[in-house]
Amino acid sequence: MTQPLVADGHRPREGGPARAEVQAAVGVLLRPDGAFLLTSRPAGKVYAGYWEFPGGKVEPGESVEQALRRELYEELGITIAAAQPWQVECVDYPHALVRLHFCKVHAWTGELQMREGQQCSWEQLPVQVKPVLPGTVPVLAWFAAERGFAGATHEPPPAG
Ligand SMILES: Nc1nc2c([nH]c(=O)n2[C@H]2C[C@H](O)[C@@H](COP(=O)(O)OP(=O)(O)OP(=O)(O)O)O2)c(=O)[nH]1
Repeated sequence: MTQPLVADGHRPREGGPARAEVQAAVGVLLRPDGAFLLTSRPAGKVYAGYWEFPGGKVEPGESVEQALRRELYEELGITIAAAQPWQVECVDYPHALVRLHFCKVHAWTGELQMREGQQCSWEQLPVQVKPVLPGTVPVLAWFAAERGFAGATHEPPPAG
């Protein structure tokens, strides 16, 4: 199994009790011109103000697709059509060990509404908004590989 991505220089404890994994369903909304939707994390959440793909935790008894459908309706007021499973990534944060299930979404109904006071931006590579959440950075690399994009995908956070 591949090792989790370790966020922010956090040192995972070795030999300690295994941490339970939090499952998250994440939507990569795509427009026909290839632009993808990023949203900022609302105040009050960990990494508030960081940019990510919309989504959230899978609740007990939900499938990834059900969780994604619920989260995108709650956060953005849209009803998605099909969710296409794309990539799975595990990220070890100081606050949690998170398994992210990224799904591509090409069609939805409803106007985008920022129901949690977040901001949104349709982006292309390189991404203009910052800072980008550590667990979101690999997605930009997958886009770069798919699209033959060379160069920095986003602005790295300042050192220190
Ligand atoms: N939505 C989303 N979460 C991400 C991404 N990358 C990444 O590492 N994460 C992490 C951050 C969180 O630890 C976890 C998702 O949880 P969340 O805090 O957004 O979940 P939620 O909306 O259910 O929040 P909550 O209020 O119930 O805590 O996944 C991403 O691109 N999108």
